[in-house]
Amino acid sequence: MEKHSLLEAVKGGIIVSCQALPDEPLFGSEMMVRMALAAEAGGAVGIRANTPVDIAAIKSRVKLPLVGLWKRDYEGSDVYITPTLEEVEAVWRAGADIIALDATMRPRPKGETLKEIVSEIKKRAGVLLMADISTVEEGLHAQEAGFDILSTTMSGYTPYSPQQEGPDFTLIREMAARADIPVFAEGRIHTREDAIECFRSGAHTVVIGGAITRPQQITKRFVDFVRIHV
Ligand SMILES: CC(=O)N[C@H](C=O)[C@@H](O)[C@H](O)[C@H](O)COP(=O)(O)O
Repeated sequence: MEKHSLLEAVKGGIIVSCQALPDEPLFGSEMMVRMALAAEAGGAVGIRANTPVDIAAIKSRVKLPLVGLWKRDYEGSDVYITPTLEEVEAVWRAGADIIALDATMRPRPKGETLKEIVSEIKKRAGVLLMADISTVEEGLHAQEAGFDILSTTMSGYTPYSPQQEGPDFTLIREMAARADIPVFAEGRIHTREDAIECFRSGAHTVVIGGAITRPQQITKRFVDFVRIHV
C-alpha cells in the first residue's frame, strides 16, 4: 500500500499489538496469528507484531497493515526494539508494512546511529518507519531523521520519561501539536475511555497491546482491583 493511503487506512482506528515473549504463556507464532485474526474480526485497522517469524506468519493469514519490530537485547545498550540495521532489514524482509524501532537518543549497539539506519532502510521502496519515542525532543529528532510516524511507545520505559500507570496523554498532546507527521498513541492504554482521550489529545491512531492480547495482565488487573475493593 502506498504511504498516504496506508496512513489514511489506519486513521482514527485501533491497531492491536499481538506479542508474547518466550517466558509468556501465549508465546508462539500460531497463537499470535490467532490473536491477530481475532483483532481483525473485531475491527482493528492494523496489527503490531514482534520477530520476523511472527510477522511472516501473521502476514500470510491477516490482510491488515502490519507494524513489525524485533526485540533483541545487546550487551552494553538499553535499546532493544529493532536496535540495529540487521533487525530492521529482517523485519522488512519478513513483510512488515511499517517498521517500528526505538528512536530514543540513547547509544545503540554496534555504534550505529539512528540517522544511518533510517537512510539505509529508506533505500527500500515503500517502507514506512515508526519511531518509538519517550519525549517530545526524541520525536522532533526522529522526524528530522526521516521517520514517517511517531509513537509514544517508550514513555515510561526510559528513566527520564514520566513513570505512570496509564498512558502519557501529555506527550501525545504536545507531540501532536508540534509534529508534522502522524502521532500514534501507545503504551498502557487499558480502557475504552483511555482510547477516546488519546484521540482527543491528537492521536492519529491508537495502538493497544496488553489490554487485549496479554490475558495474564488482564487477569492481574482484575485480581488486584478486587483485592483492594472487596
Ligand atoms: C515498551 C515496550 O517494550 N513496548 C512493546 C512494544 O512493542 C510492547 O511490549 C507493548 O506491548 C506495546 O508497546 C503496546 O503497549 P501496551 O501493551 O502497554 O498496550
